[in-house]
Amino acid sequence: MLPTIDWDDGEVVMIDQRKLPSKEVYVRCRTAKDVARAIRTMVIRGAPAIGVAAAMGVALDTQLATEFYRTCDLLAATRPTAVNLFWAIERMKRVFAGGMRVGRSTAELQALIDAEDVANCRAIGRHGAGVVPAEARVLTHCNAGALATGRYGSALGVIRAAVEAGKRVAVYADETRPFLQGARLTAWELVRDGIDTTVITDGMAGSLMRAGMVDVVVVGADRIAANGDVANKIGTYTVAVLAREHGVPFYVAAPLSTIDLSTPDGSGIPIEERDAKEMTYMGASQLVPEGAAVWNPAFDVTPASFVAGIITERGICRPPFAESLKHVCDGNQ
Ligand SMILES: CSC[C@@H](O)[C@@H](O)C(=O)COP(=O)(O)O
Repeated sequence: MLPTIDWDDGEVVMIDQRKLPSKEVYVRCRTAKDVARAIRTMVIRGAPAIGVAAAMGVALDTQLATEFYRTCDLLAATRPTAVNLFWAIERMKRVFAGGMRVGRSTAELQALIDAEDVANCRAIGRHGAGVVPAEARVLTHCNAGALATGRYGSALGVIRAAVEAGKRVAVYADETRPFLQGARLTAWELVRDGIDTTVITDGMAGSLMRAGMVDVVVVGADRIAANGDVANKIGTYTVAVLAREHGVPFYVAAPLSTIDLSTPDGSGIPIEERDAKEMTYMGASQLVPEGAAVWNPAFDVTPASFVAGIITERGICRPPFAESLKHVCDGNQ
């Protein structure tokens, strides 16, 4: 399993996901401010990983109790869509409000969140492997892998578990414009694991499905509303519509910390808009002429009606999601 983020000598160390796959370099964070910058600039990304990073950021600065809430606000302001960020910060706040000693107990809770994330992804994998046929071509979008979680991955956890169960799995990874999480990160992870991987541009998914070359779609999520609407990386909705048109089941794999029962449906999910430069430049090369306007939402919402199932650590939720999500969040299997 990949070490996406870890402690080293009292500092938080994370692999720099902006540099993969060409360079494997690590960023060291000494303060919560460093962690906040790392989240904002996508050194670390992916909903569960952002949550783990935020928890570590809080734990870094908690020697100073007076700074606690300011640190939480700083980290909460980094990225608006992934609800795992706010979930992790709220957990840290509860520990603090409970009067436990700040430095030690928040550090312990952070370790717990990290360990839970790995266990949850393994459980998601176990439940999700059942939706992958014995010989399967799986399409995924963005990166919901080890890099996006503590270590094992949600959507890629399903793929890993299917492979570990002896299934013959070939993966199509959408390149995922503009940050290229699929081409750079998903392909990097899967190739390292020896899993058959083919990268396609986002615009190729339709032709691939029409040619009958996709058996199942599995993606991750940044926030799932109470009715089962799913916010995930921009382009996910397009994949879901294509999957529906071609009769391909579309699954979402996510831990319970991604489910937001306080948001009734997808219209209430805040969608982050990122810097136009992510689209207009590729490194130093300008791709879009000056004067052209750019719209760069980082996420879209896939209506629940397109989703065959939501794979969680407690099992697979099926429609109607308003009932099944509540049921699973209430602690029922
Ligand atoms: C297990 S990660 C699930 C999602 O966070 C992932 O699919 C995604 O959309 C990540 O977006 P990113 O902008 O790279 O943070």
